[in-house]
Amino acid sequence: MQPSTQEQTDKEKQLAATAAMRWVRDGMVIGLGSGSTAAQFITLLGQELRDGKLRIQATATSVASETLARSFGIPLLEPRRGLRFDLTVDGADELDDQLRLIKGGGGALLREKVLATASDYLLIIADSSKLVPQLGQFPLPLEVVPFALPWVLDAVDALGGAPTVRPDKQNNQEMARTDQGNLLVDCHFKALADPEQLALQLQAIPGIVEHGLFLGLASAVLIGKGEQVVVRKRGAEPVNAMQFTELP
Ligand SMILES: O=C(CO)[C@H](O)[C@H](O)COP(=O)(O)O
Repeated sequence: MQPSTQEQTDKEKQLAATAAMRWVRDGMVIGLGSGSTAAQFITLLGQELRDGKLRIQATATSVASETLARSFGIPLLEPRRGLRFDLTVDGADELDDQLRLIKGGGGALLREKVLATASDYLLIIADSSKLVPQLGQFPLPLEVVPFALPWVLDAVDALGGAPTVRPDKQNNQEMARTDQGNLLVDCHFKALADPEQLALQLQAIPGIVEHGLFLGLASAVLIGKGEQVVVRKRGAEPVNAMQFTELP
């Protein structure tokens, strides 16, 4: 019997997360991403740590990832000045061949961007459905201060973003809240002709704490495709992850 699309996607996520373990070195300080692919990576990391094969320290990009990391006894570092990450491993909702990303489908975009920016190496792990010719089919998430919501919606509408406020998963009548207590707005641009220009426009709107465009941040992307995992770097041909040697 052929595996379902969901089974295939899950397998590709698992393969990408497994390949990411090649990037991990003993003693590293690691940023832990959010979402189902990042959770697979945290699980593998936790198992190696439990088996005594690895000593690392980490900070998580969401309460959910922190809880998972804690369940394995991964030592967690609180935010502090000067803290940098040797490596952050995170998922993505969409990515293009220039390693531009849309993130925040799980609502953790703010902390994800903070850690990505504080990292010497951002490794993105994803299944093959995430690689697209043009960003924008996946709704672009914004984290928004509640007071500013009406004006943010007006401003995003004026940019053609057809914004919707994300409902809470458990209770559709309520608005979803981020780990910081802010709201999430999803923008339906459909196709992003100029992500860099859009990022500047969104940054100029008061009340948007962060947007889900991650531009120039990813060092490399690991994509599970079928039985393989390929590494993509900006301006380079994709390489099989097992043969890739430019590890951090
Ligand atoms: O940005 C994110 C959460 O804010 C995730 O990385 C993104 O949603 C991908 O999730 P998944 O690995 O479950 O497909």
